[in-house]
Amino acid sequence: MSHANTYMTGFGNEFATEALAGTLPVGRNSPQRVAHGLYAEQLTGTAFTAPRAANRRSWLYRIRPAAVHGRFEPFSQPAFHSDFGTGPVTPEKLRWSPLPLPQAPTDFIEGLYTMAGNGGPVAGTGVGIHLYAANRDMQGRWFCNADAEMLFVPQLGRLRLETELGIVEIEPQEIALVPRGVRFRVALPDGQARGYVCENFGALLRLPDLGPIGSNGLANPRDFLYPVAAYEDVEGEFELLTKFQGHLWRAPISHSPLDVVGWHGNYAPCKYDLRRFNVIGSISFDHPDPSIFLVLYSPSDTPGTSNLDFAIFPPRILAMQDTFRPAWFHRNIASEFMGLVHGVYDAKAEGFAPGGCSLHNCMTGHGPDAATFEKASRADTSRPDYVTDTMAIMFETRAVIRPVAQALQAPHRQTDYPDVWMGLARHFSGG
Ligand SMILES: O=C(O)Cc1cc(O)ccc1O
Ligand SMILES: [Fe+2]
Repeated sequence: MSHANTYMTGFGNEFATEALAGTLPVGRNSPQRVAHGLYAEQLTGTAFTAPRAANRRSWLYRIRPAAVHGRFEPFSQPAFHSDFGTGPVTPEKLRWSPLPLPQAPTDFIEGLYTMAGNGGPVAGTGVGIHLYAANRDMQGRWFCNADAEMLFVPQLGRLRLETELGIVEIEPQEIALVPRGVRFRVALPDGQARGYVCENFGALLRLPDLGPIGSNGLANPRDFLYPVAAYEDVEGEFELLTKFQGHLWRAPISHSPLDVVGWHGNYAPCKYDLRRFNVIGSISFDHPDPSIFLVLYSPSDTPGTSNLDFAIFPPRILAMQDTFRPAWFHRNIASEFMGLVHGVYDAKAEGFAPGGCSLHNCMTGHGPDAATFEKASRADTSRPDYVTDTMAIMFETRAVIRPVAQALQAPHRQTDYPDVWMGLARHFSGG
């Protein structure tokens, strides 16, 4: 497999790429015999008859079809699952310190740790929210998620995603999307890695409409990068891990499934550098809703109400006058799972560390902690604030985000978190 990181640009574009000249058939998809003795295989990510603007599929030209592997048997990785339960769920405000890095050798799949989620692969809506902490490359194994598209948000160390459609390498402050069904292997160029993964069981993530913002702004389509075709022609005793309906399965495979010599289509992995996000904000007064920070969203059946919103809080200049500039106190219909990739989040003075996370569910009161409130209500708003060195992220969903038992019982949970608001003093001077 080539080691060059070469990318094509443009969110959801129709790409055509071949690692060996003459691989792609011209003007057709499945000729009687494919060039170089390859097999043609279609991979669909939406229904055959999905409207054209939403329709996603790619054609893969490969050494062996994806069907060629041994029998599936259950594979145990109990920390990574989609069982979000049906019992009571606490409305409590929750926060966790970073997931400790592993001591024992742990690859990406072994290092996945489910925190929370809703819906699931049966319902075909909702999300699975996971952390990962790993310290070695996946060796002799590949992974495929039949349940969900995966959004990778590294916080520590680079991830090299070697996929059927090519190589995507990301570092902290970049993200990657791997579509449902694409087989891949995760290598760790820095020897260790930690971050967040959001599985999207619903409609594929897409760029938001911009409304009155106009034709540019937020995440611009041309900043999404897609890999060129790269293949490996390797035989041996390997394994193919698959997540199917919430559980992991393992099948022996005697060749690398990364054997796609060329592909064309619009269903492919991609990456995006969050530092390219064009931040829009208020230049008069008031703190706008965080929908202005939306990078990608997965629509639900109700227009304007997402299955998943992926938002970020990047460096920005706050110029609003006579305004409480950080996030206001609020209770939302949506549920919010936050992470911190870099620096400090401006609504929390301390305790929200890079690699940590928080969960504020539907109608749970939250907002700036007491220290942030005291500082921001006294700040001089005649001058701009330069919010620098920061990158918080949020997975926001329509359905309540249900923390799983291991997350509630985790040693890195900050059980005293709700106390950050208990210092908010009474200031009422009337009556
Ligand atoms: O809770 C949070 O920190 C996220 C958030 C930020 C913001 O600016 C407005 C609302 C909101 O939920
Ligand atoms: Fe919030």
